[in-house]
Amino acid sequence: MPSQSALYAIADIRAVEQTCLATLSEGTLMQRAGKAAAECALGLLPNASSRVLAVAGPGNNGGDVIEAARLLAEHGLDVTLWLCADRSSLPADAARMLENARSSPLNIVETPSALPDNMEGWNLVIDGLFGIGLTRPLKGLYGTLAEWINALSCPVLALDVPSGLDADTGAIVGEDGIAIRASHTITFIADKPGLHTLHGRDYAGHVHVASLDIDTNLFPPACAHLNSVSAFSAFLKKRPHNSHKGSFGDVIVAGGAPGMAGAPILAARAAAKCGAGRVYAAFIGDPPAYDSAQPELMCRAAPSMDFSTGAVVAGPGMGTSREAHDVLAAILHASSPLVLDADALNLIAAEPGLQARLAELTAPTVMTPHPLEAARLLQSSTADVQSDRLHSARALAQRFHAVVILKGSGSVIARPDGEAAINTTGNPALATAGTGDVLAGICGALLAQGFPAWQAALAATWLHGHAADTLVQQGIGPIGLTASELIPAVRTLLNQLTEAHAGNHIPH
Ligand SMILES: NC(=O)C1=CN([C@@H]2O[C@H](COP(=O)(O)OP(=O)(O)OC[C@H]3O[C@@H](n4cnc5c(N)ncnc54)[C@H](O)[C@@H]3O)[C@@H](O)[C@H]2O)[C@@H](O)CC1
Ligand SMILES: Nc1ncnc2c1ncn2[C@@H]1O[C@H](COP(=O)(O)OP(=O)(O)O)[C@@H](O)[C@H]1O
Ligand SMILES: [K+]
Repeated sequence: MPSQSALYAIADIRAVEQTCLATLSEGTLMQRAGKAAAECALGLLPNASSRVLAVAGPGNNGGDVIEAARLLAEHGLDVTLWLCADRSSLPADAARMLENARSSPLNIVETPSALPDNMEGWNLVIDGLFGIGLTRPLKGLYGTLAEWINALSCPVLALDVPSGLDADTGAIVGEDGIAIRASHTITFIADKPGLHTLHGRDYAGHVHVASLDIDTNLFPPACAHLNSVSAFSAFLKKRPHNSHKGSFGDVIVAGGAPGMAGAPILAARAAAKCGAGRVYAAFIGDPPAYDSAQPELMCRAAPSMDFSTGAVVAGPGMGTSREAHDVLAAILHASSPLVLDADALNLIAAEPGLQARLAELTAPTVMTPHPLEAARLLQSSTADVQSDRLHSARALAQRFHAVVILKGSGSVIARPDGEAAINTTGNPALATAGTGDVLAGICGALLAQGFPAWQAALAATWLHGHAADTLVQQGIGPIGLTASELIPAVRTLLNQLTEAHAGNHIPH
């Protein structure tokens, strides 16, 4: 089996499946999928007399659920199978599973014409309507069924993919389409990107991977990975006693047009609390004398700054004035490790000269667009960006020769060679003004401390999301979490991770 964090596109899963089907006896993979699903379902059920509703569609996803339902019924559970398909046109493997189920205690209802009024009484629904073979939106009976299932209060286990969700992109198929909202998904052969980004996290719930005992050698390289601590932990370093503020780098945050001074302050505070040795906040407008909540920050006027002395975070609250443009041009010419956020991205999107300079940079560079900023950079629309977030992040990384964090639920981190990761931490508490500034500040602090761009982006995204998850567990959010509150939580987490993962290596 490929690593747990590997993600595969539908086309690759199909290729693996075809190779296996050619060598295994008929129905073997489906039996394995059904067995894994039944075991997963048992773990979600309260007791041995639980009532389970299984819904089967017209393809092999239906075959998986028929087999799972049979096994659960034979295990003594009260299982009803709604076969929402014409039995005579089921694919061969699924038809075989249905035939096997005939002699089991499974209660089979063929093509239910109406849904029962009573919605209660089920302990679990298993969704086997559609998997990776979905080609169009759920309509008619399938659409009604999805709506009905989504209104139930019991757990819902999706097989392979929640029906209606695109496993490659996390989009709901069709403009006015619907998908089944599962609390759990057991996905077969390997994990899929669409379960973790855009609508994926809302619709797939907890994702389990059942590899179906497929030979690892049959897998091509993964199309992306889930972000994890192991991807960046090599750069977490314990601090030597013999160190000083110069050992951990400077961060210069440039932004803060009149009326927007808070954004660079948030980024600068985050940079300071994530370990940068010295932090400057450089303002397009008049700089405040100092930050009274964090007087360690040095507040300066941006036009007079030397940007070559540290890692630079450009953009928070920067505005798009002529002054902002000139400061950004100076930053791009300083060739420092760089984080480009917010208005720095908007300025770059609007000016080919800045784009050309950015493409020439060789210092580590991270861009942190949200979907609208990404759309401006790609000269497309937010809807286009979101329709395939992996593709959009890769396209940006290639075009601008930078590591890109495409923000949002399931942030996508991509680098110019096409490598990509999807972040699994974070939650809607982060959907509040200023959290993006904090992310940029964390990234800047890690660059200043010697992280390469890729690992800085992975670590910053992971820490930012995990801090929000921890705060929500403590009741500080999701409602009302503020960006400022995120900063000390990220610091605690960074110290804990460093303690747990750093070796005794002494950095120079
Ligand atoms: N072939 C096998 O042996 C295996 C298949 N597996 C399962 O098979 C699934 C893929 O099977 P299929 O390729 O049959 O695909 P699906 O079962 O996802 O569905 C495809 C069928 O649904 C129809 N269809 C697609 N969208 C529709 C819509 N919106 N409304 C109505 N009909 C629609 C298609 O015309 C086709 O008949 C995987 O997701 C997985 O669950 C796994 O069991 C692994 C082994
Ligand atoms: N629903 C969500 N789930 C997970 N992360 C989210 C969610 N909404 C926002 N975020 C994260 O919060 C941050 C918001 O950044 P951004 O949109 O730039 O806000 P701002 O510019 O106001 O600081 C990003 O890191 C984004 O990924
Ligand atoms: K399904």
